[in-house]
Amino acid sequence: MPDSKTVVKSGSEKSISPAVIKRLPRYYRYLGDLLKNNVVRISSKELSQRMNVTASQIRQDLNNFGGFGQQGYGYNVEYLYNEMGKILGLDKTNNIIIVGAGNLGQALANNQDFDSNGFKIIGLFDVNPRLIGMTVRGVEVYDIDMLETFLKEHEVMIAALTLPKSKATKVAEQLVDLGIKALWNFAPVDLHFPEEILVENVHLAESIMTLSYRIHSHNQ
Ligand SMILES: NC(=O)c1ccc[n+]([C@@H]2O[C@H](COP(=O)([O-])OP(=O)(O)OC[C@H]3O[C@@H](n4cnc5c(N)ncnc54)[C@H](O)[C@@H]3O)[C@@H](O)[C@H]2O)c1
Repeated sequence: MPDSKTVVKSGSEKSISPAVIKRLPRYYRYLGDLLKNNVVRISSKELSQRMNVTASQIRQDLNNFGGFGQQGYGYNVEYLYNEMGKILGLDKTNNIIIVGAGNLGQALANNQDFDSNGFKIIGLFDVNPRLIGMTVRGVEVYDIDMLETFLKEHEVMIAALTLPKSKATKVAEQLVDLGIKALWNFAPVDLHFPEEILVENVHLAESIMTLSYRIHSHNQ
């Protein structure tokens, strides 16, 4: 996993810091909302006020990808939204599988927002015979033993790990052996792979602990 100082290469071989990359989805969300509200153009100052970041941060962030703004005009919202979508790879369909079809796996599969962003959940996998064969929003739960065959037949970009902590590392290794390059890890475990394997951890418990820290440090 890159740390906050590591730089990664964009498609154009330019180094983009992970901190910038982390901010891009938020730009994309704001631009999407502006577009829905029929806003045609916006200055970096207006955008910065809405987003509560500095205008210079927005300009710097976007300059990493070529700028997009015009002096005296600001940003064309639709153009910037589409370009941001391309940068985030959302103009392509990203097939996802979910491994672990329990509470969280099913909740992810039920989330319609993924579809609109080009993410397509094409299969869930589990070991529990009671879950195998059922469908979640039209997507089938397969026996984990079907994983290898499934991955040979489908192009899968991302595997979400929503299975018990004790099983996550072994299953992640199996997925990587089968060619998966990106893991969206929800299990409370650190996965260690060579850097070409991309791991994005989502840990709600850590987020609420941070909030707890902030509540209590304010009260001291
Ligand atoms: N990251 C977060 O914010 C967050 C939030 C909630 C839960 N979690 C974690 O997500 C995981 C799932 O939580 P849950 O509440 O959905 O649990 P759950 O028990 O409802 O679901 C886990 C599923 O994994 C399946 N499973 C077990 N071994 C497997 C294997 N080898 N291959 C495939 N499937 C297997 C089980 O049969 C079960 O259906 C846990 O590790 C939990 O700690 C993370």
